[in-house]
Amino acid sequence: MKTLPTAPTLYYMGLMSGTSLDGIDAALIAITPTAPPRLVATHAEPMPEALHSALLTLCNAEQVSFAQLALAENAFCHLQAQAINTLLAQQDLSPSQISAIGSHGQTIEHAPDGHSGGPAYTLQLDNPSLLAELTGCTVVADFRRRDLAAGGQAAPLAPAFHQALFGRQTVEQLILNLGGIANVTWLPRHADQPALGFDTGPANVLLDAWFAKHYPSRFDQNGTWAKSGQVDSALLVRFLTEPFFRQPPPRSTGRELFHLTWLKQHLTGTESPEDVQATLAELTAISVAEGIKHLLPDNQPATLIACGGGAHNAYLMARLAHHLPNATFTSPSAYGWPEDWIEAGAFAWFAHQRLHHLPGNLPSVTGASGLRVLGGIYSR
Ligand SMILES: Nc1ncnc2c1ncn2[C@@H]1O[C@H](COP(=O)(O)OP(=O)(O)OP(=O)(O)O)[C@@H](O)[C@H]1O
Ligand SMILES: CC(=O)N[C@H]1[C@@H]2OC[C@@H](O2)[C@@H](O)[C@@H]1O[C@H](C)C(=O)O
Repeated sequence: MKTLPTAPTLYYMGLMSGTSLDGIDAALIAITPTAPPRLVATHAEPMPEALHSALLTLCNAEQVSFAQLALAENAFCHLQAQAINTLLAQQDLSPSQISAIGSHGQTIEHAPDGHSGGPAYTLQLDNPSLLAELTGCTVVADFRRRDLAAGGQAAPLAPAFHQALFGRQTVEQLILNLGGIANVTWLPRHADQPALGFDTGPANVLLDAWFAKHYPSRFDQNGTWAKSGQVDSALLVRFLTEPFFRQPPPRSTGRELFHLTWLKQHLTGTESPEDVQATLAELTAISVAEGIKHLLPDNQPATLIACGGGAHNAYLMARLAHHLPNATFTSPSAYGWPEDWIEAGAFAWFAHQRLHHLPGNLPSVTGASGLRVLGGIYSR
């Protein structure tokens, strides 16, 4: 068995499966009292087609049975355990060397403002008890609902981790996550100003859905198909009538708003498929750029750290750079964190926060009435 450096270094694993439903990301991180969290190792467990389609069905279902929910949750948990156990084996680590796993679970529905005047809720499928049994590790889970209970949006949570990771620099820093949904964090230079952040709208969720309708794979590699089309400005204007884009922060969203039916509602039926894809890429770029302009009203120079799968989409990144001429784009790899691992790393860090009774949320981001310790502990 590998010998890890002894205390005060603590090791955590984080599990994230986001709105793209592309797989489960597992990150092993190291935490010391004196340095930002360090990424040690990673493993991505692809989502098998059957589970992908079961989860997709649940996300947009009008009606589901308890059995459907419970079985999908257990299948998801077995995949999480496979991700953790693979990472442990790869690193030659035993479960007892890991302080805890932070498990995000799979968001099935997110209604932070309630539906039709009803109470707010956010629902993540997760079975931390089973995960503790299958891995032999302590599991921390259910990170979002305490923030929601305190009047917050329960999302985005990553800005608190961005602050721990990137700290305050001499320039304004923006961290952009381009997952299924896009979210942005603003870290001001001055420590007396709170960090801000919110979801800007779709990143890849609509691009993926439209692509998969026309091609037998899950996403438009490098945005090649989008690039082959023309932006349809009338369609873009129709997309931008969506009230979410004008909602002031705190705000968060998900698949329950941005799905194929939402997209089809705006089509006249005369658009070519590649023009729709180009227009969806433009929608992502413009809604992100508008969100960022809200954070930087004077268009002042800022460093933009781009993360998430969309950071690999060359066409999308070119459109973003076009709409944000004053931003200097950079990669989180410069900090030792490749773009695909920030979110999984974040949930490892949230587990550490929980075990040490430290807050995980930023009320300036989520709108919660105060700092809260997030999540519950399932001991090994
Ligand atoms: N080379 C690439 N070219 C184009 N798009 C890509 C590429 N690589 C990844 N993507 C996009 O990134 C998506 C996955 O991103 P990511 O894993 O960050 O999402 P997520 O974590 O599921 O979402 P969220 O942050 O909303 O929870 C894919 O579905 C795809 O759309
Ligand atoms: C409810 C939910 O799962 N939201 C996700 C989703 O994916 C991106 C964006 O929408 C963000 O709000 C959030 O995830 C990240 C990890 C967050 O909470 O910061």
